[in-house]
Amino acid sequence: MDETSKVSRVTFRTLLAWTRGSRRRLLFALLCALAGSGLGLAQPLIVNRTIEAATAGRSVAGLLWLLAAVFAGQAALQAWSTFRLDQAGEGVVQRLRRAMVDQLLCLRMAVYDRHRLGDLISRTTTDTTLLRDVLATDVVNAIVNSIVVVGGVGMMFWLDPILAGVVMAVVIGSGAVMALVLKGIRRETQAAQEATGSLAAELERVLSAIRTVRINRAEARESAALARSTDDIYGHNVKAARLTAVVSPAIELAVQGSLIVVIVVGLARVASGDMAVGELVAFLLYVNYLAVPMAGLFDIAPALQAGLAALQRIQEVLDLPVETDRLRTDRPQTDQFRKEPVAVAVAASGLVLHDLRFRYTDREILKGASFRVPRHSFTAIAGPSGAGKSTIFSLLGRFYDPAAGSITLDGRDAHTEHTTGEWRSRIGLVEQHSPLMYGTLRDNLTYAAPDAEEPWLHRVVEMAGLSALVKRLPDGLDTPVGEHGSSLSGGEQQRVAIARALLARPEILLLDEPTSHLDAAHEQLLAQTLHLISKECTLLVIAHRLSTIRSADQVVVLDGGRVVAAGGYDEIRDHLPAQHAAA
Ligand SMILES: Nc1ncnc2c1ncn2[C@@H]1O[C@H](COP(=O)(O)OP(=O)(O)OP(=O)(O)O)[C@@H](O)[C@H]1O
Repeated sequence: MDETSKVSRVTFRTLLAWTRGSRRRLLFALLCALAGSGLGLAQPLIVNRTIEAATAGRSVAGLLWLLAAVFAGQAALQAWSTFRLDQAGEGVVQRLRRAMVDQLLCLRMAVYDRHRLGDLISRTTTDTTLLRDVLATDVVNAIVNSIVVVGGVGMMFWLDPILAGVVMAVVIGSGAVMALVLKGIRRETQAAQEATGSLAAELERVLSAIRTVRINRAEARESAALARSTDDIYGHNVKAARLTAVVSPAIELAVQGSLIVVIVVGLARVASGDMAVGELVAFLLYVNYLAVPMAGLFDIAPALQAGLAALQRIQEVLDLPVETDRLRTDRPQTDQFRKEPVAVAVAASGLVLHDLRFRYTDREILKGASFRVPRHSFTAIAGPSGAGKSTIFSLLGRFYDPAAGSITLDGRDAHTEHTTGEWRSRIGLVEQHSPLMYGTLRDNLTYAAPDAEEPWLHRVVEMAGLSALVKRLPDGLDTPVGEHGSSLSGGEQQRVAIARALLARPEILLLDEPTSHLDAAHEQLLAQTLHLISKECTLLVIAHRLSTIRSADQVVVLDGGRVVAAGGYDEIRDHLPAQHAAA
């Protein structure tokens, strides 16, 4: 991720931190696993005793019953603890997914500008699924196997330290080689997952513009670009597979080597009288008993590395800066703000934008924009493309914070006297391309005001010129509108978006280019509606059409990030961009 914020390096500790909330259950499950392996480790000892008793001619029936009970107990405890550990793993992933969803909904606006949605979604779905699989099987096996291995090694040292030392030397040697291999596996797996994220992002880009792709006959070009991502994933996974392939033979070698060494050294020790036959048999049973879990540990390691790589990508999303519902206390002021007389009375009623300065990256977009929008008035913002009109709306929606200057409503500062939530509850916004959501027409209309009363809903539908559409639709307001409102025309979508904003009765309504998709009849209807609306709330409209500009009470002309004129149409007409001036 190219995010500049601090990214934590993920370790098993990070994973452990996510078990908060299910630690008691986890501890109980671990104790059961421990008890289960204790019973497993007791078996060779009981076998040793049985051999000694049989050799001495004593009865072995009791010992055989004990052995059977220990077998059954071990199986039950292991099944129970495996289930509980698995459940705890699911719990961790559930918490991670919830945290990621919350995070993705609350990221700072600038973060969405920098990151690709497909990649963020892939991290929330693919990476958490990978981590879930690893946690559900591999981590559980790793924990159970580690307990068995530690106990078994302890028992081997207790039985015969020399033989145990020989076995350990072989195991540690193979472990050292394995550590190098595992590092490589983690690197390649992480790269493969990055490439999977890119593929998701590319797919999202192409599918969301599929009509453009088709009409430009770009399918083959896009397919080749997507194939590059799939080739990348293939390449990294093959490298990881090559390294993983080394793991199994190395384990085989270690296990077989240990067995041969134990048999050779053990027989020599039995021959010299330093070890009893029963002890050698018990020792061999331990080696045999440990071979599977130890091999399992090495086998699991690559999967654990993949899990850590997934957790790393998840953590990167969780480390991204989020928007907090806060009051800004750190608002910087320009020198100009302090020295010059205030151009617009900050304490004045209505909406006052004072000396706003803002940049997305290094280029300053707003260079000290100031104007006032009286309460219950209709103000149009005009100006050439790129002048900063939509940027002003973004600042009014508190999607970004200004670098300097202030926005006040009736003398109360948007940043220092309102939390983000409070401020937004006073604002309605209809963007240039107002996105409708999958769901019914009613779901879309009531999005900002789910409890709106039915008479008000019908009034707003009428005001927005949607009555005929509602009558025509098979299920009226309850008709689905398709993905992004695709079953409605551009003009209908625009009017639904306007009605949606109106329904919440905002104090300030921001409309970005509300007439771009409207025909002459609807444009006239909208002009009437705008005047009606401005009686209810303060209306601010980004206007390109002369008809909208002319019907406003006040026009603010923006150019190069500054207000170059403000007033009635006749006062500002000379400052309008060429296409309006000519009109
Ligand atoms: N998210 C962003 N990141 C970086 N630059 C941006 C971003 N959004 C807008 N800009 C730049 O800021 C400048 C002002 O954009 P803005 O959308 O405010 O202009 P506008 O006056 O609304 O133009 P138009 O009438 O064409 O919609 C443009 O040069 C644009 O390239």
